[in-house]
Amino acid sequence: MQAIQDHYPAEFSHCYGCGPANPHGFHLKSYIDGERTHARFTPASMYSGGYPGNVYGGMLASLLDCHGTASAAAFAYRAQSRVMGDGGPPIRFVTGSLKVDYRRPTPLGVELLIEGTLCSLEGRKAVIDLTLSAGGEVCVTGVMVAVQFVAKA
Ligand SMILES: CCCCCCCCCCCCCC(=O)SCCNC(=O)CCNC(=O)[C@H](O)C(C)(C)COP(=O)(O)OP(=O)(O)OC[C@H]1O[C@@H](n2cnc3c(N)ncnc32)[C@H](O)[C@@H]1OP(=O)(O)O
Repeated sequence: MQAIQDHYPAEFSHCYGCGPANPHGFHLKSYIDGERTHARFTPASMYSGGYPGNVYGGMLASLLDCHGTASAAAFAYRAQSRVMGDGGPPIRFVTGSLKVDYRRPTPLGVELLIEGTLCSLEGRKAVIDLTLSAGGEVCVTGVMVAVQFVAKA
């Protein structure tokens, strides 16, 4: 199954968090399944937070960031009854705003599950609710306003 990011055009595939063409990045892979999107990621031990055994908050925010924009794209394709990679003009979103709530420490060394649901989609603006869980416990929640990217002429 191809990830949402695998459909990003080559010129937009360099994102540090999720760009397939960035050799140094995280290569986050997001998928849509029904009304929800999901991605899984296990941060390496170098992404430690301030105290041992927990993940650095910036890493957690970047996982929500990349998963949120991918989710917005997937939901927008669906709303237009389109399929990613259909040869039509690509629909891509950038982060306008991202609110992150760190609800409990996120353990290092376990696979994290990042999920997204569509809250609203109007015009170029998508609002995505995000959660990040470890071992079935929600550690981080977020709300993203993603704005559809329009190339300037
Ligand atoms: C950078 C190029 C990348 C492109 C490819 C991406 C591929 C993906 C790669 C993976 C990426 C990974 C993730 C990353 O790292 S993405 C990288 C981090 N994000 C950026 O660099 C984005 C920088 N900002 C901008 O480019 C512009 O400000 C944008 C495009 C966001 C809007 O400026 P623009 O002039 O185009 O739009 P508009 O002003 O007509 O507004 C349109 C609508 O949006 C609403 N709104 C706007 N801002 C906000 C806000 N902060 N909060 C709430 N709402 C906001 C606004 O009210 C309006 O709504 P409405 O009044 O109609 O209801």
